[in-house]
Amino acid sequence: MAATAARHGSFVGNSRLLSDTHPSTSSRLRDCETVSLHSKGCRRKNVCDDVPSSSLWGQQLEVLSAAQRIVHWHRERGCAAVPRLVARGSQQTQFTFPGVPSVESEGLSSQGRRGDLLRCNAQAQQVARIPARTPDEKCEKVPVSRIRNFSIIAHIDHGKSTLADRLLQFTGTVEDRLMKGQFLDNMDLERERGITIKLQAARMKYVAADGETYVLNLIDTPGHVDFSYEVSRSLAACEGALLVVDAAQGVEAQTLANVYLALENNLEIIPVLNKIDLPGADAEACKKEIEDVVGLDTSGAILCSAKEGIGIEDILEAIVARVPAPRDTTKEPFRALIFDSYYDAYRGVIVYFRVMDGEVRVGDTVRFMNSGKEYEIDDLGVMAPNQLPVKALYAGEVGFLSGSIRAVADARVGDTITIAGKRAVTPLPGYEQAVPMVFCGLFPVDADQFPDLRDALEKLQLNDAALKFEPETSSAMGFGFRCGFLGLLHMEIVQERLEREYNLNLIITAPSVVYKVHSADGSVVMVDNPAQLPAAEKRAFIEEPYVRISMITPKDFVGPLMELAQNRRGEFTEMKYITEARCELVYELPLGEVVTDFFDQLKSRTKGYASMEYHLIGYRRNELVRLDLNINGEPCDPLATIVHRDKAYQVGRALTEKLKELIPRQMFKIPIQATIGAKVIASESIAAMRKDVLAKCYGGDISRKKKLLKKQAEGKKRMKSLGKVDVPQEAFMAVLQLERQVT
Ligand SMILES: Nc1nc2c(ncn2[C@@H]2O[C@H](COP(=O)(O)OP(=O)(O)OP(=O)(O)O)[C@@H](O)[C@H]2O)c(=O)[nH]1
Repeated sequence: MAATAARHGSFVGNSRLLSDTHPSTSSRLRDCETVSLHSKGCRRKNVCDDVPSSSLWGQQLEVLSAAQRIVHWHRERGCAAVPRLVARGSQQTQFTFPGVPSVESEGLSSQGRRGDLLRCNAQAQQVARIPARTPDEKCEKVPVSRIRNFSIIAHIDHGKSTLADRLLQFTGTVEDRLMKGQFLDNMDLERERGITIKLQAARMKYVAADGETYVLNLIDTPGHVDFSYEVSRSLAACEGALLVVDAAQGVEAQTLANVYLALENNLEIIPVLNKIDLPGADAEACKKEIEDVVGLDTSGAILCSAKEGIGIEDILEAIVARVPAPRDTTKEPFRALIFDSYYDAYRGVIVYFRVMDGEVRVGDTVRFMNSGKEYEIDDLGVMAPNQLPVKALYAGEVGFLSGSIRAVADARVGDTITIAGKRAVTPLPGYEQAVPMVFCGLFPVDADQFPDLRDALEKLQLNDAALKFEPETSSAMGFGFRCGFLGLLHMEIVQERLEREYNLNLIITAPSVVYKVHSADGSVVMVDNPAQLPAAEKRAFIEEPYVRISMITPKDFVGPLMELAQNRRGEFTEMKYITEARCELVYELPLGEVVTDFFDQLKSRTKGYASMEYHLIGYRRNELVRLDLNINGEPCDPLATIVHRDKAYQVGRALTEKLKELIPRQMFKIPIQATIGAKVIASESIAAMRKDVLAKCYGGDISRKKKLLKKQAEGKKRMKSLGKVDVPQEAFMAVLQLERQVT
C-alpha cells in the first residue's frame, strides 16, 4: 500500500494549502512516480477551457500554478527525473516521474489528509526551499540562438506588470520572499498610482521543455497613451511581443495602437488572454474580437491568469518557440542602441542599451556617435532584474554601462554606441523624436531655485526622452521653463517627479497646444505660449492641431460620448460595432479640447468602461482668440490663454469670478477684466476696504461730509496708482486649475 501510495500520491484538500506546499511537494515528488494534485470540489470541467462558474475555479488555478512551478524547479536544476505534467483534469492534475525508483514518501497518502499536508509543509521549510540562483549562474554566456528579447504590450491595466511579476517568479529571477506586486514598477509614483510610467528591462534564465537554457530579456512597457513613446523605444530593442488582452474586457483602444507599433517594428506577436480567473472572462469572445478587430491569428493564443500564475509556463514556451532569436553578428564591429538612461548621483549617467552587433567589455573605450564623446567603461552588466555586473556583453543582449559620464547630454536615448578608434560604422537609425503635444510653463516658487530646476530638468530628460524644455521669462512669475509633454498625465507626472525627486516647489501654468499663426505678411510662426501670440492686427488667421480620436465603448454609452465629443467641437467620422455589445466611435477634434479633462469626462460618463486613443492628423483653421486677464489694469501674462471665440465669454466670466473670490481685498478698488485685444468681455471688481470717515459727523453741514469723502477718494486714487496687487499663490493655482478645466 505504502509503495503504491508513493508511486501514486495524491493531495486532496484546501487548495491554498496545496499551493503553499509546493516546495514540499517538489522534495516529495522526486520520490514518486505519479502524483496527482487535487482541488477538492472544483466544479470546472477543464481548467483552461471556459469561463469559471465558482470561486473554486481560483483554487484549481492555484493548484495548477504550484504544479507547473514544481516541474520547472526540477527541470532547471537538472534533476535526473524531470516530472512531466500528464493530465490536467477537472479535479486533479497528474505528473509522472520517469525512471525514478519508488520509495515510500511520508506525508503523501492516497486519501490525503489535512494534517499530512501541514506536516509536509513544515518539513519543506527546512528541506526544500527553492534557492535563489547565484549571480554567476544568472549571467553565464549563452549562444545568440538561445536569446529571446521581448516586450509586453497591452492596454492600460490589462495586467502587463503582473504578468512580468509572474515570469520573474516562475523563472526564479526574483526570490519569492523578495517578490512584491508590480516588482518592476520601482518608482514610488508608479506604485502609488498603480500604473507603469517607465519601461523596465529584466533578464531571466529559463530552462525550456527542450532541456536547453535560454536567456529571456523582458521589457515591461507602460499602457497609458501618454507614454506610448516608451513603448515604441522598447519595441525597437526586441524581436517579439506578448500582446496581453484582458479576457473580461476584450480589445481596447490602446491594444490596437500598441499592436500597430509592434507590427511597424516587424515583431512576432503572441496574443495572451489574461485574467481568465475572473468570472466575467470570455476567452472565446475575446479571441474572436482580436481576430476581427486586430487581425491577428489567435489559434496560438495563450490563456493565462497573471494573478493566479496560470499559463505562465505556456507563455515562456511560446516565447522560446515563436520569438525569433537575434541575428548572430558577434563578429561584426560593436554597435549598440541606447533605449533608456538615468542619472545616478554617484556613478554619473547609466546607459541601458541593446547590443546590435559585436561585443563590448569592461575597460573598452566607447564612443557615443551623436555627441562624439568617448568614455571608458567602468561598469557593465545586465538587469537581473537588479543590476548585476558582467565582464562582456554580446550581440543580441540587453544590458547597462556606466563610465563616469557626468554630462547628461553626452549619452542621449537613441544614440549609437561604438568602440572608439575602431573601424567606422554607420549609426543605427535611432528613434523618431518624440513630438510634444502639450506645453506649459514651469516656474519655481522660490526664484533662487531656478538653477536647481534647470539641473533637475536636464537629469529628468535623460530618463524621460519625451520631455522638452527651454527657458522662459514672465513678468509675473520671473524665470522658469516652457516645457513640452506628450499629454496631461505626462505633465502631471513630470511635475510630481520634479517636486519629489529634486525637492522643488513649482508653479505650473495652464497647458496649451502648439498653434500655427499665419501673419498678414504671409509668414508662419509656431506658438506654444499664449503670451507670445502676435497682436490681432498682425495676424491673418490661426490654425490649431487636430486629432483623430477613437473611443471604444459599450453601446449603452454611445449617447453620452457623442455629446461629449460634440461639446468639444468634434466632427463625427464613423461608428462601427466591434461586437454586438461594444462599438468604436471615431471623431476628429481639436487637440486643445482633448488635452484638458477629456479623458476624465470619458471615464466618468461611461462608468470607466470606455477607452480612447488619439493621433495627430494635422492643422485646421479656426476662430481662435487670445484671452487676457488684467488685474488692476496690469495684464497677467501667465493667465493668458488661447480659446475658441465661441467659448471666450464663458471662460472669461468663470475666470474673473474666480479671481474675485480669491484675491484678498485691498485698501483700494481692484478691477479684474477679461479682454480680447482692447475689448473687455467680462469684468468684476473687488471693493476697497474703507474706513468710515463720516463716523464722527453727527448731523452738520453736508459740505463737511463731502469734503471728507473727497479727501478719502483722492487718497484711494493715489494708493491705487502706487498700489501693486499681490495675487496669492493659492489664488494663482486655483485659477490655473480652473483654466485647465474650462478652456
Ligand atoms: N483577476 C485578475 N486580476 C489581474 C490579473 N492580472 C492583473 N490583474 C489586476 O489588474 C490590475 C492591473 O494590473 P497591472 O499589472 O498593473 O496592469 P498593467 O497593464 O501593467 O497596467 P499599466 O502598467 O498601468 O498599463 C491589478 O489590480 C492586478 O492585480 C489576473 O490575471 N486576474
